[in-house]
Amino acid sequence: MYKLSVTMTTLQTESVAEYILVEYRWVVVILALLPMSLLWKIWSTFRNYVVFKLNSAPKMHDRKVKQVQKQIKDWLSGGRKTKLCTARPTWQTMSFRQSLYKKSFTNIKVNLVDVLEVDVDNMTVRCEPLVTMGQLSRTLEPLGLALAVVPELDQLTVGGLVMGTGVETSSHVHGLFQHICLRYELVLADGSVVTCSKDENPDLYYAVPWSYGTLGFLTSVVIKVVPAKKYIRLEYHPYTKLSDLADRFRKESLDDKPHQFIEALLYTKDSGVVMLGDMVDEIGTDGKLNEIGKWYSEWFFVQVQRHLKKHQENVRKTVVEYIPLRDYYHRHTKSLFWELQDIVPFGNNVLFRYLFGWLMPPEVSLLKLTQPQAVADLYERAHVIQDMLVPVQHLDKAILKFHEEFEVYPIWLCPFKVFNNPGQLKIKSGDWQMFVDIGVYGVPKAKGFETVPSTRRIESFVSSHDGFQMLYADTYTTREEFRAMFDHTLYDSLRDQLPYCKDAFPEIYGKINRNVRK
Ligand SMILES: Cc1cc2nc3c(=O)[nH]c(=O)nc-3n(C[C@H](O)[C@H](O)[C@H](O)COP(=O)(O)OP(=O)(O)OC[C@H]3O[C@@H](n4cnc5c(N)ncnc54)[C@H](O)[C@@H]3O)c2cc1C
Ligand SMILES: NC(=O)C1=CN([C@@H]2O[C@H](COP(=O)(O)OP(=O)(O)OC[C@H]3O[C@@H](n4cnc5c(N)ncnc54)[C@H](OP(=O)(O)O)[C@@H]3O)[C@@H](O)[C@H]2O)C=CC1
Ligand SMILES: CC(C)=CCC[C@@H](C)[C@H]1CC[C@H]2C3=C(CC[C@]12C)[C@@]1(C)CC[C@H](O)C[C@@H]1CC3
Repeated sequence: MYKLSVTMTTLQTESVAEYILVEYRWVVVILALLPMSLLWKIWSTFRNYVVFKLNSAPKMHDRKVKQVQKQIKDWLSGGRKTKLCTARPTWQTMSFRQSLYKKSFTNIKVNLVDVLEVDVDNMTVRCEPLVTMGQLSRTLEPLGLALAVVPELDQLTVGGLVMGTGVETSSHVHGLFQHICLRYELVLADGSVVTCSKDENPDLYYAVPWSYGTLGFLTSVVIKVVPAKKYIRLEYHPYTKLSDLADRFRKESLDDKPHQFIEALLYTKDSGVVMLGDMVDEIGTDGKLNEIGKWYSEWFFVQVQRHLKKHQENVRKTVVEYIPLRDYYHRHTKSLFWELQDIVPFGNNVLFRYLFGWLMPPEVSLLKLTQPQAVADLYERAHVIQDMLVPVQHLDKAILKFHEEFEVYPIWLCPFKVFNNPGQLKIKSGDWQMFVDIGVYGVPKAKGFETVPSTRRIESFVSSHDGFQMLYADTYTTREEFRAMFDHTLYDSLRDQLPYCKDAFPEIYGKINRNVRK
């Protein structure tokens, strides 16, 4: 366990009050946040079920879009005095930070929360931007369908994933979340409603992903779905040498007929487990059923680590398990990857799991809302939450660099394809290029770690290796460095063309840089 308390003793600057707030945060979590999270889940599940069954949402959609248009027209007639952003409170979002611009910009209410239509003939689902991944998978699952890419934390919204980005272990086949989105409907800064796709307003369609709400307000999205099966047959392949692990990871990701799901967890610089998954309807004879979604089951990353240990003890090498599909999609939700071990250190204890496991995890938004300043400060000084996206050929080198600067484990590795489309993500050549998301969440142990200089060195490494940074996390790049990382050609020309766009929205950098996110 990589606990924050380690840092508390090493950084001698904290007060006793800070120490108590951090060490005993679990008291608040268990007594207040878990019951509140439960009530919220019951209410939203019930509400979503009723709305969808009554099929009232599609009829309401146009009226709700008109309400968005009206707010923009009011802003236009009021003299365009401030810039615009969505009214979604910053504590509800998945970014670790509070967005300061929400206080000074005009907040546009985009309360569009419904799944509108599942089209089984065309294998698409149309939904509104505040639909969450949990809500969507609950709707699709009984129909035998799933999104082609299911970013794994339940609370992630369609709007946030389109305007930012989304990645999952099927992304080496389907690409990022943006690549499975077929059509967007937006309200622009002149109050007009437009739709865009590859064939209709293609410039807008390609510039929307990664634009962070700086081109218009998203009001609906048509997303590709795929047939779903009951289980994931998951192979665990442990490795004790980085180069072997990286070679296998690359080989599997670039295979002509790859497994449907690929992921790796690194537990040290040299050891980790590559996981290869495929959807199946029956449990085979080569492995056992493992219902990792049951309330009493151990955190997934701990289970995976056990496979590595067994391998290191020469007990066994490759293992196969059958995991119910939704349990698989959820595998990192219960422990928020491995972040929850810092907040509820005994969360994986067997007694706790049997008594309270069904309540886990607390809602991220509630954790954010109730986070004391001292905890925020401590996370700032002694915690890393970053996802860096680098071409897969640089994987080994990148891990060594991350080890030198952060030394945070486990590390999440997820391959994904970037297609050679117009827009902010540019690749060197070919129709597509394979990347890897290197996810680092935890307390850095590297000697000399200092948040800003260390992160800046990583950012510069990523940029110089043709990579990108995920922008829900803190970015310390300057505007120039940021514009060198992301291609702004199409984006800039659209902002010049779209009426009032520059009056209404800042540049992307104006919404994601550290000065506007505290
Ligand atoms: C401040 C706030 C505002 C919110 N606003 C809205 C809102 O406007 N509209 C709204 O609908 N919700 C809203 N929510 C709901 C919230 O995001 C729910 O947590 C969300 O619906 C996720 O589902 P869940 O937590 O109920 O998932 P769980 O209870 O964990 O899961 C429900 C079921 O869905 C399945 N499931 C969940 N995720 C997946 C997945 N990725 N793949 C496959 N199966 C999966 C699970 O197996 C389970 O059976 C809000 C929450 C907060 C805290
Ligand atoms: N597995 C994964 O892929 C994971 C992804 N993430 C990241 O989390 C973020 C998503 O979190 P979430 O809480 O859902 O989103 P947020 O509310 O944080 O929104 C992210 C951005 O999208 C903009 N946006 C959202 N909805 C709309 C809309 N309807 N119209 C215009 N702009 C909109 C927001 O604008 P505004 O500021 O105006 O509100 C904001 O700039 C993404 O950035 C994603 O990359 C995080 C964890 C895992
Ligand atoms: C898979 C990808 C691409 C990213 C996963 C990111 C998550 C691990 C983080 C996204 C939001 C983060 C927050 C926290 C932990 C890490 C994330 C879930 C906290 C719960 C940590 C404790 C703080 O007090 C509140 C944080 C809210 C955001």
